[in-house]
This record gives sequence, structure tokens and C-alpha cells, in this order.
Amino acid sequence: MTEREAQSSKPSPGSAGHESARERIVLQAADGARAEVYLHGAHVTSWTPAGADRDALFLSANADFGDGKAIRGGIPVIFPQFAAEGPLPKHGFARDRAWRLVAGERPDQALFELADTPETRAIWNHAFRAELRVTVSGAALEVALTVQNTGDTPFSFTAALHTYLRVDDIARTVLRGLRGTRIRDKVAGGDRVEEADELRIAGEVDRVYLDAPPSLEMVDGERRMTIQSNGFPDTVVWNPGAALAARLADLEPGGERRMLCVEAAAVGTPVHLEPGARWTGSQTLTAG
Ligand SMILES: O=P(O)(O)OC[C@H]1O[C@@H](O)[C@H](O)[C@@H](O)[C@@H]1O
Repeated sequence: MTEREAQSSKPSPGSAGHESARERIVLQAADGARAEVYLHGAHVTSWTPAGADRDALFLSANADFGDGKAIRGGIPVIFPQFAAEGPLPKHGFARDRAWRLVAGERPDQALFELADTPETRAIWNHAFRAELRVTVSGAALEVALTVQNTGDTPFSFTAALHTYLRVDDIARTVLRGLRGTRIRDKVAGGDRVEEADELRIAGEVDRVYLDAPPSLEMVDGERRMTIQSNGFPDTVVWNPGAALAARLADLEPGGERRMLCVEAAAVGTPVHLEPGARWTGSQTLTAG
């Protein structure tokens, strides 16, 4: 059975100090791989691959777990709107709602559900059911988001798995695999094509890579991470850089040097769902 615990009763080392009674689900594979997921946002806050000596996700020590807040770090689920690219609140509402644990039969996998309510209808007037399936196994973490149109009119949405990868030193981190991909650059402005074989992060980076290759590799000193996406056509790369980071109250001081967001995203072309139709996108992280 999936293990349920209230954070306040047994804080994990990665989140010690946060005072909250919010419920989180602990996933544990027989090989030692482990992950934690909060019902708040169906938010993966921790993932330790089998045999690893530390968490592979970044979670800010100043993260706010309060009602209506988005947790800074881990894997926020962005739906039904990416960033401020539309009339809805920034990054939609899925990341700051309570999701429901649907199935907890396996210790290494859990399924969460979010459906429309009068509150979500007031923000986005559509009937939907979203599912997030989280699976840990060996060196891998798989997160799959499914959205179904449960109403009788079509709708469109944008979405992302806003993964905060932990790095030892952003100055020694490179991301490989994006060369030749079209970039929508929110910092420099305009569109261009990525020319670098190895993307290095210096200062604020906020880019949508459109129709990105499904497999990327992040190298952080001696550590490697393969980032595989399926169903999400785009990749967002985000790091706030020092100046913006200093204005983010929930980001620990210097946090921008210890994280890189590599997000599986559907942003360039919104996903369109007819009544009854379903869409699934997933991201698989593999350490080593
Ligand atoms: O601070 P938030 O709401 O979690 O957003 C963080 C960032 O998320 C990224 O995905 C966006 O591209 C950025 O523009 C945004 O600033």
C-alpha cells in the first residue's frame, strides 16, 4: 500500500522545518528508490533514485506550503494555462489545489485526481478530469499527466511539468540536446534557433523551446540526468538568475545556483480536446 503521512508528524530531511499538517504520499520501491508527493498540487517534492546519496530534485528551504500557494521546487503541475500566456492566473490553478489520491495499491506508484469544482469553474468554465500518475523505479521517476474533457463543449489548454532539477553548481551545469530547436526567449525577446550543443546558464534564462527533441541530458559536474518527454512537444528552461531570485521570497538565498528547471510543456500549440477526449503527456527523469 502507498504510505500516507502528515508532514508535521514525520518531516523528511529534505523538508525539515516546514510546519504544516498537509498530507503527503511516500512512494518507495523495493530497490530503495523513493519519492514524496503532496496532495496539495499533486506536487512531487522529493525524489531519491535507488542508490543515490541525495535528492535529485530541488526544494527551496523557504517554500510556502500554505493554502493557495505554489510550492517552490519539486515538480509543480501547470494546468490549464502556462505562465501568463492567457487570461487565467499565472500557471493556472492545478498547482495550488488539493488533489485526491485515487489508487494506492502499489508502494512505488500513486495516482492523483483533480476534477472541476465551482471554484475552478469560476476561473475556467470547463468540465475536466486531470490525473497525475507518479512512479519510482531504480534510477527513474516517471510523472504522467492526463487530462480528459468530461463536459459537452470542446476546450483548449496549455500545461507543463515544471521540474526543478537539483544541481550542485549551476555554473558547472550544461543541458545537451537542444541545438537546432526554435526558441521563444522571454528574457532576450524574440525568436531564434538554439546554436549551442551545450546550453550553459549565466543569469536569468526563461525560454520556451518549441517542438524540442524528446530526450535531453543534463550534466552537473560528475552527475548526469536524462530527461525524456512524451506527448509534451515543448521544453521550457528556466532559471531566475541572481537578481530575480532575490525578489522571490520563497526561494532560499542562492537557490538559483542549486536548481535548473527543465519543463516538459505543451505551450506553443494549445492542446485541444473535444468532449470525452483525453490527452496524456509525461516526463521521465533517469539519474546516472
Ligand atoms: O514564480 P512562478 O509563478 O512559479 O513561475 C516561475 C517561472 O516559471 C517558468 O516556467 C516561466 O517560464 C517563468 O516565466 C516563470 O517566472
